[in-house]
Amino acid sequence: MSYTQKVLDELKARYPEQPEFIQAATEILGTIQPALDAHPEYEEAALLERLVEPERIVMFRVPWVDDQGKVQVNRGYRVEFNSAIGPYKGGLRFNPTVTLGMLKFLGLEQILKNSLTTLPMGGGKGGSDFDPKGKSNNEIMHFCQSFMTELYRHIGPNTDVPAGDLGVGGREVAYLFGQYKRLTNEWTGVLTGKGLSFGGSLARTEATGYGLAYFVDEYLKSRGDSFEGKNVVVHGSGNVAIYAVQKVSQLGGKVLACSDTHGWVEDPDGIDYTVLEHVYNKKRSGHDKGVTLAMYVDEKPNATWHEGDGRGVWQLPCDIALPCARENTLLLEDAQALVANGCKVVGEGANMPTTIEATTYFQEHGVAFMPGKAANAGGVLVSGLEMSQNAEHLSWTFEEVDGKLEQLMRGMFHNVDDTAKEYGQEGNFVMGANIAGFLKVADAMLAQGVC
Ligand SMILES: NC(=O)C1=CN([C@@H]2O[C@H](COP(=O)(O)OP(=O)(O)OC[C@H]3O[C@@H](n4cnc5c(N)ncnc54)[C@H](OP(=O)(O)O)[C@@H]3O)[C@@H](O)[C@H]2O)C=CC1
Ligand SMILES: N=C(CCC(=O)O)C(=O)O
Repeated sequence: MSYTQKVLDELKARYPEQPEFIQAATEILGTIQPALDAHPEYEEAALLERLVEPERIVMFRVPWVDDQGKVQVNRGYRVEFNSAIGPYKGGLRFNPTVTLGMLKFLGLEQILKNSLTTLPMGGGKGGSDFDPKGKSNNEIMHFCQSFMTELYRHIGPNTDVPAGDLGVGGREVAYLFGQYKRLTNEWTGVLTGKGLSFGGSLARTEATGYGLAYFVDEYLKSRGDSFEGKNVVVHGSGNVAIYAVQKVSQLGGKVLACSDTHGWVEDPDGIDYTVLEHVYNKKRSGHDKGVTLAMYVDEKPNATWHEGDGRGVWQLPCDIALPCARENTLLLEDAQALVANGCKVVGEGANMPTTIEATTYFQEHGVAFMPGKAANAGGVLVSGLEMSQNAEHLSWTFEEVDGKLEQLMRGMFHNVDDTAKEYGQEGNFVMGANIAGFLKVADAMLAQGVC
C-alpha cells in the first residue's frame, strides 16, 4: 500500500463524520504520491500524518443578544492548521452549515493555496454556524464583537490573520477589527479585507475574481487562445463571482449567466457586474428581507430570471465554466451537461465546488480543469499584500496591487503547468497544484524537525 493511501485510510477511519475534510484529503493525497516516491525521508518523518492534523483547533461559545433582546448562542471555530511557511492565514466563514469538518477541508486547502502564492503565509480557517442572512447590522455587530471577544487571544499579525469568506465581507471584517482593537489596545494588520480608511488594501475586494480570470487567461494564452468571443457561465454572484464577471468581460469574454441560492439569471447581452454589485450591497445592507438575484432583471429587462436551483447555469452551452459559490455545487450530472454542450475549460473560483466524480469526468473528457487552490488564490494573495502594506505602514495604488496580483497569478499558472509536466501529467492541473504547493511546505516541515 502506498504511503498516501495508508494515511488516507487512517483519516477515513478516524474522521467519518467529516466528509468534506475527507474529500479534500482524498483529492490531495490522491495526486502527490509521485512527489513522495522521490522523498522517502518524508515517510520516515511522518510528514503526511503531521500535515493532515491541524497544529491547533480552537472552539468556543458565541453568545449574543438579538434585536428582540433574546439571547442567542452560536459556535465559533478557528483551525490553525499549518505554520511551517508563515503565520496561519485564511478566511472566516459565517453560514448555518459550518462544521469543524468543513473548516478542516478549507484549512487543508488553504495550506497548499497559500504556498502557491509564493508569499510567507501558513494555512488556517475559521468561522461559525451564525447565519448573517436576514440579520440587522446591529445584530451582526453584536455577534462579531462576541466572536472576537473569544478569538482575539489566539490571533495576531505574526500568529494568525483571518479574513473574509462565505458570509463574511467588509462589514463583518470591520466589526471584528473594531472589537480586536478594543481588547488589545493595538492597531495591527491582524485581519485582512479591512476598509480602505483603516489599513485595507486597494484591489482586495476584486482580488479573488480578478485572480481567477488572470489564471484562466494565462492558460488560454499558453494554448494560443484567449477569452475573446468565449461564452462563460458563472455559479454564484457574491464577492468572488462579481469581480470574476468584471475581469472576464474586460478580457473579451461574455458571461451569459450567474446564480444565487434562489435561482439563476441569464442575460444575452452579457451579465453586468455593476448590477450584481447593487444586488450584493442590498443583500448586505442589514435590511435584506426578500432581496434576491431576481432583482437583476429590474435593471436589465432583456435578462431572464429562473427561480429554483442555481445549478441551472450548468445547462447553458458555454466554452468556460467558473463555479464561484461554494463546495460541491458542480456535480457529475452538471459536468456531463457541460461537456455535452461544448465546455472546454473549468476554473474554480470557489473552494472545492466540483465533486471528485465531476473532476474525473472533466479530465477524462479533455476539459482543462483548474482547481480552486490555485485559480482562486488571488484573494489570499492580495491579503498577503495587505499584510505587507500594513507592516510597512504604506498604502500601494490599485495599479501596483493589481499588477502584482496579475504577475503572481500568471506565474502561478506556469508553476502548476510545469510541475504537471515534470511528473509526466501534462495538463493535470490538480496534480500540478497539489505537488507544487506541497513540496514547499514539506521542505519547511522537514527542516523544522518534529513539531
Ligand atoms: N472571499 C474570498 O476572499 C474568497 C472566497 N473563496 C471561496 O469562494 C466561494 C464564494 O465566496 P464569496 O464570494 O466570498 O462568498 P459570498 O458570501 O460573497 O457569496 C457566496 C455566493 O454563493 C451563493 N451561495 C451560497 N451558498 C450556496 C449554495 N448552497 N448553493 C448555491 N449558491 C450558494 C450565494 O448566494 P446568496 O447570496 O443567495 O446566499 C452568493 O451568491 C466560497 O467557496 C469561498 O470559500 C475563495 C477564495 C477567496
Ligand atoms: N477566503 C479566502 C481568503 C482568505 C484570506 O484572504 O486570508 C480563501 O482563500 O479561501
